[in-house]
Amino acid sequence: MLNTVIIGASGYTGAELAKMVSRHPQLTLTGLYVSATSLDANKPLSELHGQLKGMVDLPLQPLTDLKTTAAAADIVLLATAHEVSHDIAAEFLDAGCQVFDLSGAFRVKADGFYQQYYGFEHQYGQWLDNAVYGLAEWNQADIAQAQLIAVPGCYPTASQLALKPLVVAGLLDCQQWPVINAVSGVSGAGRKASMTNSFCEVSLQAYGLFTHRHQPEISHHLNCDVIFTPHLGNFKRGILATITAKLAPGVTADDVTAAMEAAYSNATDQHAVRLLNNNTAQLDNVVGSCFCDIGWQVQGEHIILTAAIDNLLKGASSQAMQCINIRNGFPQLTALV
Ligand SMILES: NC(=O)C1=CN([C@@H]2O[C@H](COP(=O)(O)OP(=O)(O)OC[C@H]3O[C@@H](n4cnc5c(N)ncnc54)[C@H](OP(=O)(O)O)[C@@H]3O)[C@@H](O)[C@H]2O)C=CC1
Ligand SMILES: CC(=O)N[C@@H](CCC(=O)OP(=O)(O)O)C(=O)O
Repeated sequence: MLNTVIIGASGYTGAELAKMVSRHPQLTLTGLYVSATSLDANKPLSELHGQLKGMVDLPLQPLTDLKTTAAAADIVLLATAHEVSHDIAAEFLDAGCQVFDLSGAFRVKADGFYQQYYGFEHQYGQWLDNAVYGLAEWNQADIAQAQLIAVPGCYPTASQLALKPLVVAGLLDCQQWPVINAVSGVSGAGRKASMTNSFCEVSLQAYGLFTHRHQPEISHHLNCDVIFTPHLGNFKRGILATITAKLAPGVTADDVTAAMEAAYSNATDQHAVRLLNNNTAQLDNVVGSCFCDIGWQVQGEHIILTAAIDNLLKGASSQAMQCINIRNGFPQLTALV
């Protein structure tokens, strides 16, 4: 059994992780942590997240002594803000723990990236170099060897799972940047109260035009520039990405289907992608599940793809759990289906 702790356990992704770890046959949930000054310290997690009552009643502990916490852990899940993950990951890594970071702190190795998109200078270049990007369906071999896994963002997961089979097979004309429009539920912004996420303020709208940090994350890992526009929707969970792209000369609908099938065979015990072919993806079919549904249609030289995920699951926590499973040689969807 592997002792597993969750830092940031009272948040939306942390609570989902707690549920998964508690039902995983090879993991023991040994600690749930919040910040040293958290108002929620010492409360049972289930007092904050009522659906966990009787499932995860462990108390939330203030994270006051990183060394002691690290010494007792085999696996550490960081469900914390980017800056927090950036500051604390090294302590756990130096203690030999496997670290799965849900934040953006270790996702992109590019000069000036963290200053420009996250507002801080990265201080842990060596760990950044060693980090493996945890897009589970595409990076299995590296994830299986890594000590630090940077779990992708929610929009980048939906976008890349749809586009990557086509880019890798050379089926896209990448001179014409794919255009990704994606709508996220409000839980994508985390649990902390803020005016933009308050019930009466949320209205379907685009945000972050040309400036969202997920645009360079997608382009970097896809190896193809994209136009990415996120939207905030007035619903709780889920991301629907609608992607328009130009196919390379001579590419047919059959070529696209073959590339999708080559990337994602239908054995969903091996991965969490479900192919819908000509049907369109919809949120109701993925919210609450670990799956990414992908549909597409080709007309002439253009393709429109739709991809749907639960932002808190395939977009964060269940993808982290897939990475834990890959890293430790467990069936990939253990504790997820
Ligand atoms: N929500 C989503 O859909 C997705 C989120 N992510 C990323 O995952 C991470 C977590 O997101 P989410 O669950 O939404 O965030 P939340 O805001 O819901 O939760 C953040 C958690 O971190 C805790 N925390 C804050 N400061 C510290 C600290 N110094 N030490 C320890 N714990 C701390 C908070 O508790 P307290 O403040 O009481 O200490 C809380 O438990 C973020 O980096 C986010 O960008 C990635 C993909 C999707
Ligand atoms: C609706 C909403 O606000 N969504 C978040 C993305 C959440 C996510 O994917 O988190 P990472 O920042 O860890 O990648 C945003 O746009 O900032």
